[in-house]
Amino acid sequence: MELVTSGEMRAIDASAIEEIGIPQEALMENAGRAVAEEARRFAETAGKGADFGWLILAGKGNNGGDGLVCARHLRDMGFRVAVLYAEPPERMQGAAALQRDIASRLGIPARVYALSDTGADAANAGWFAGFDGLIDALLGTGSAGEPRAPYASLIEAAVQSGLPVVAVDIPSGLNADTGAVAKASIRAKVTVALAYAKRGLHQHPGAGRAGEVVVRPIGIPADAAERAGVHTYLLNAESLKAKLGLSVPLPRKEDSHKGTYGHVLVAAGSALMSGAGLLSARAALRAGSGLVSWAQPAAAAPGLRGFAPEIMLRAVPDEGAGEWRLVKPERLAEAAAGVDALVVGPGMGRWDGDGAWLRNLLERVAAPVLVDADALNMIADAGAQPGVWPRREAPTVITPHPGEMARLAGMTVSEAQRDRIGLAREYAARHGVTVVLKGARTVVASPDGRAFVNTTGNSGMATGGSGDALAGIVGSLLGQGLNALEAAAYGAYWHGLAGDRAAASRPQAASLIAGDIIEAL
Ligand SMILES: NC(=O)C1=CN([C@@H]2O[C@H](COP(=O)(O)OP(=O)(O)OC[C@H]3O[C@@H](n4cnc5c(N)ncnc54)[C@H](O)[C@@H]3O)[C@@H](O)[C@H]2O)[C@@H](O)CC1
Ligand SMILES: [K+]
Repeated sequence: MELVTSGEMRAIDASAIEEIGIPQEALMENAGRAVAEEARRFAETAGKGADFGWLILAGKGNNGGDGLVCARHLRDMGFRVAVLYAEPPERMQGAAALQRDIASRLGIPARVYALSDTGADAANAGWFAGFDGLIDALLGTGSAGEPRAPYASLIEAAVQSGLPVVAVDIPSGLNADTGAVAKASIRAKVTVALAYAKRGLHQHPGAGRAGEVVVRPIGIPADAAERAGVHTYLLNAESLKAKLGLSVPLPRKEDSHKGTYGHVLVAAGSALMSGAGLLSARAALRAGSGLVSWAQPAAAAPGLRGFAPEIMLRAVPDEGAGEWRLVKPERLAEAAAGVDALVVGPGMGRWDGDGAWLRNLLERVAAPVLVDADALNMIADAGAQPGVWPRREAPTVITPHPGEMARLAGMTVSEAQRDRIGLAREYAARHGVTVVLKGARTVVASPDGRAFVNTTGNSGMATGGSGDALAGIVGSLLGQGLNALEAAAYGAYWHGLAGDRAAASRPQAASLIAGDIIEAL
């Protein structure tokens, strides 16, 4: 379940080979066979069976070596097989060169890619004629930057051929660490991740190019990543259990009474955006809180009576203004005294000096706090030290979308999206807050360096109010006694799972609304 960078993978490979003594050739043999088995599974689902012709695109490195082992095993399985070397094979070295010689001794047909002297594009040069699928063994974790010639044109020809691709380790052209994709990059139906999934397979746009990601062991000891200090995990039921000791669904305590599941105060919504507060409060109830109070500036509270009978309304003195602007932070802190968690931010609006207001509040509240939406922007714009959080005894969890993360970190959105795992982890460690960086493949990062990449959720959840619901869910879990990372990870996973369930029970056309997510919890 660990996700690794190419650097971490190289260290793990080196340790297995040099310190433990597992022959590199053994790893490559296991890798190639695993890819062949996944390719056979793909061919069978494609209903083509043995008359499926595979063309192995082999680069000059060990990724190419894996491809040659795969070619040999596919042929032994009865498939038609040929090899197309990206570069003259005499450039291969070490384990890859050994596989080149074996393939040649076995008479596996091979050609060397070369742009015809007329420069006609490769697709028309008939390299792929007669084949049903491609094995992408061009570039793996050893590649860096845009694929250079001749890889770039061969990759583009492979894409143009429209043939289905099974990628070895990563689709060529993908940045294994960040998920960024080069102009020339393979779109795979299946990516066979060797030993561990590389981070880039689970961060967009790379995640959208990898197809089905299958992690296959190749003989690296199972605890190698942990021993190498890798603390990045795919977020799913397995890792919630193994890494955080949380089972899905969370067990309900037997001797429960209202107090057992905590009391959450939601300070959210304002005269024009009361819905955000209501959605967060309802989500907290559905997520299992015993009690949920919805704090509102006193003059605005009567207008909200009866919205949700289960939610207690808490009027906070506001000098009659009905706006957060005139609520003193100490008054809201008093309302939060004795609750088990505070959610602050959704639909709160902005006002002059709101950064100092929020910092003052955070310094006074003893309970765990979930900060979302407008409250995040208050910290991002807070005068002298933008993006800096007050140190607190109790945990602070923040749930920024990419735009809010960018403002907090003082960068553009595209910069913030370049390496989401790296940014979330670095920001969490620097500010001592637990970060839930939303977006496709939400990243949860803890100040202690652990990070989880979420696998649940769907694009239909990019709808107003979905974030308010997440804020309520995580706040509820904090109130139920989960620690910051547990609440953030479980909350992100559960929110996405509910969104998937809500989407599944609706016709495609009817788009999701936040209430559907809450009801599906
Ligand atoms: N290191 C090991 O012991 C093992 C490695 N394995 C395989 O080996 C791969 C890593 O192999 P390598 O490190 O040899 O390198 P790769 O095979 O990933 O890269 C191929 C070669 O391309 C060249 N290259 C780098 N960037 C390029 C670019 N932008 N355009 C064109 N060429 C570029 C490099 O010189 C490199 O040798 C893994 O992805 C995995 O598939 C597995 O066989 C398991 C064992
Ligand atoms: K590859």
